[in-house]
Amino acid sequence: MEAGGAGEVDHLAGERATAQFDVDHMKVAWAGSRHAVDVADRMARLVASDPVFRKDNRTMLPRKELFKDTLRKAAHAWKRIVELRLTEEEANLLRLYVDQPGYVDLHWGMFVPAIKGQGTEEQQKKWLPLAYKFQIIGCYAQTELGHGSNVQGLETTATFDPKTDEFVMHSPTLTSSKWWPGGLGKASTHAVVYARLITEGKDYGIHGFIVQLRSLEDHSPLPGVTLGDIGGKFGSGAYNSMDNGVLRFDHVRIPRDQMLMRLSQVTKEGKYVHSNVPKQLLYGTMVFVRQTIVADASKALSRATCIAVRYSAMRKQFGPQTGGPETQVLNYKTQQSRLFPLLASAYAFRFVGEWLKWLYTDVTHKLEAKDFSTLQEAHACTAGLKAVTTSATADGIEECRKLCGGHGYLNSSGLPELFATYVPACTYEGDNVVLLLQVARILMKTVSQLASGKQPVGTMAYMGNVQYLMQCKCGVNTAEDWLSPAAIREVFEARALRMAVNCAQNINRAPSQEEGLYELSPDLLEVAVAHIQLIIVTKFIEKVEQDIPGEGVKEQLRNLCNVYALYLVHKHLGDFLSTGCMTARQGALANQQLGKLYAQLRPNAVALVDAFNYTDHYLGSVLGRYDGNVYPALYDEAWKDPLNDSPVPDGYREHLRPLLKQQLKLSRL
Ligand SMILES: CCCCCCCC/C=C\CCCCCCCCCCCCCCCC(=O)SCCNC(=O)CCNC(=O)[C@H](O)C(C)(C)COP(=O)(O)OP(=O)(O)OC[C@H]1O[C@@H](n2cnc3c(N)ncnc32)[C@H](O)[C@@H]1OP(=O)(O)O
Ligand SMILES: Cc1cc2nc3c(=O)[nH]c(=O)nc-3n(C[C@H](O)[C@H](O)[C@H](O)COP(=O)(O)OP(=O)(O)OC[C@H]3O[C@@H](n4cnc5c(N)ncnc54)[C@H](O)[C@@H]3O)c2cc1C
Repeated sequence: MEAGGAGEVDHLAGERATAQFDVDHMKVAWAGSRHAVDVADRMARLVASDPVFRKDNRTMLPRKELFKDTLRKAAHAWKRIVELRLTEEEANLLRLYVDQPGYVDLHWGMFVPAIKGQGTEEQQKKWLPLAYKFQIIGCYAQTELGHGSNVQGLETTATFDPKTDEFVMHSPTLTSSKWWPGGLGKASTHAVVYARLITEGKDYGIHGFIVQLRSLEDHSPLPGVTLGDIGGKFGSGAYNSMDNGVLRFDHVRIPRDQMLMRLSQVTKEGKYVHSNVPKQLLYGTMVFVRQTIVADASKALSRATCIAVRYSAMRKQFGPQTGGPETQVLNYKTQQSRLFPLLASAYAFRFVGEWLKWLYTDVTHKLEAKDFSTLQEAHACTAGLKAVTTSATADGIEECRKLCGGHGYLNSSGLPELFATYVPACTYEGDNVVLLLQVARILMKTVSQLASGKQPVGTMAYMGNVQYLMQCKCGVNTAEDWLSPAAIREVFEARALRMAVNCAQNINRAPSQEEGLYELSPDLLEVAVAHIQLIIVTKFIEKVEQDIPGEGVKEQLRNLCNVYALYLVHKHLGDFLSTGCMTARQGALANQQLGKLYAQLRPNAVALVDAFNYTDHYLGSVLGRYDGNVYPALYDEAWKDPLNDSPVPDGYREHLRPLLKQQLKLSRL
């Protein structure tokens, strides 16, 4: 798929020959189905072969050019989608492989879902066809200069005026300026704006409104609307292709029917009516996007590990004392112990993401049938998994950069830009700490209900087994015993439950529940992480228990699952020991087994990243090339830097020459 032209050499062929499994079948296990592999393959090639989607010069473009390049790519992508009549699945993959954040992400990812989830049928009929055909471009304007995490603290107002049957949108303070929404700065014509609904003199809290921002004739801001981009962001290239924006309203009037009225309504007379549904449905768009972010985490981490594994397999440093060839850095045990858990995490996040998508679809069907019983489970899982997977992915990309030594620091390695583009995922769609505290609160509530005999359900069902899990002893006696899924599952369940119960007891000792939650919030974060890691481990185990075709594929996945779980045991040993879930000796045995698993993984490492099936275009890294022919590529890439346009740099005459001449004169004195 990659280089492969006549006369080209596969420098990693030796690595590929040692694989002990059928890579083609692993591609299917990774993608989810043969169909998914084929579609992804087609879309990846479509993008890679189209010069408009070139991205190798992206980090060198000034911001204005980068933004224009994004507009060009989005328009071209849309043209191809229409011309080729691509399905939604294909269009989504096309966007993935184009690999450039832009307004379309928010248009499709948040504006459209907000109207679908919170608009009435009539509103959907009116707005969705316009959005589907890009006759309007929308964004999601929630966060303000003064408040992002605290949604209930937003200040923008939407005051109903019964005389004209309109809402008056207003930004009463500087801190009420909308600040951050992607696509708002330059591209959007419309926004779903979250504002405090005020009618009959009463503040009914945050609601969504569709507001036109720019003229559909010449794109200029409408009267009373102040709009702009909020400025350059972290890293070169990266998220700077996105026009995150600022928006202020000066008494802008919109018709009453542009309030999203599925959950609550305002009548012509100004009466507020709330439908008999939980008010948290207002947060539904965020739940949807958090779920997609979990799926995307595995893509970003697999990309970074693909680069680091391939490069580590071709890179050599030092050699045996006795002479002979130098050692591939991938053979160093330290390199393996840093890299293989990340590779295993990429697979773990892929499968938990797949499961979360199923959960989300299931909850959506239940909500449609007015069954709200699983809303809390959906919130806890999407928030918690979003937080744990994005933090681990961002840290993992940075670790992969370090694993590639000095060359990893070059833009041409692809890793700096990948990190800079990815790291805001720890903040957007809910700061990870804020989200974990949400999970912890739900866990505390569940613990407090155990005494009353209320049986927890879904991913918290294990907490119902409290009598056993609070006192069970880990039965591991040998390193091999750690290969038992039951043993792994039990220690993760016991750790999560014991941490939650300990924390709940400490909170109960505080003067008030609120004070307890406040004082113990650092511990609560760890409780939430333990619970979410249990979910990821469990879903990986369940995946491996399924029927998985292909020679050796199941064995490799089992190996990766064990690496993921035992790496977490090793990393969080303090939790496992302090809660008495296992002994120090059992901890040492886990680490011993982990070392054996790394050795088994080693001959399969390159093939395991090949199974991601990424094109060189998508990877965007000279270090991660499929053929492993890194050095000529690195050398060639350097000469493309604009600084090398001329042998003598701009500025020589003004700043270097006088300096050098002056030094010459001084030395003659
Ligand atoms: C250039 C080339 C392109 C090519 C183009 C090709 C063409 C394209 C074709 C197709 C493309 C397809 C594209 C798809 C793209 C998809 C990708 C999308 C990418 C998106 C990128 C993301 C950008 C980021 C966007 C944002 O950041 S938006 C803003 C997000 N903001 C937040 O997340 C704020 C976080 N804060 C909160 O959520 C809340 O304030 C809080 C912290 C939860 C607190 O809530 P609250 O104040 O209400 O109080 P609590 O008391 O804490 O809660 C009350 C009860 O409510 C429960 N609760 C809370 N939240 C929820 C919830 N979400 N659901 C359910 N229940 C909830 C809580 O548990 C409490 O319950 P109780 O029982 O205790 O009362
Ligand atoms: C690249 C990017 C794109 C974005 N796109 C959009 C968009 O399209 N639309 C949109 O509406 N918004 C968007 N946002 C905004 C984003 O959703 C918010 O930045 C995010 O929700 C975090 O809120 P904040 O900035 O207010 O952080 P803050 O809440 O101010 O966080 C600051 C610090 O305070 C801590 N903190 C806050 N509350 C608590 C608490 N209760 N307990 C303990 N610690 C706490 C946090 O952990 C953090 O360390 C985007 C942001 C970024 C970076």
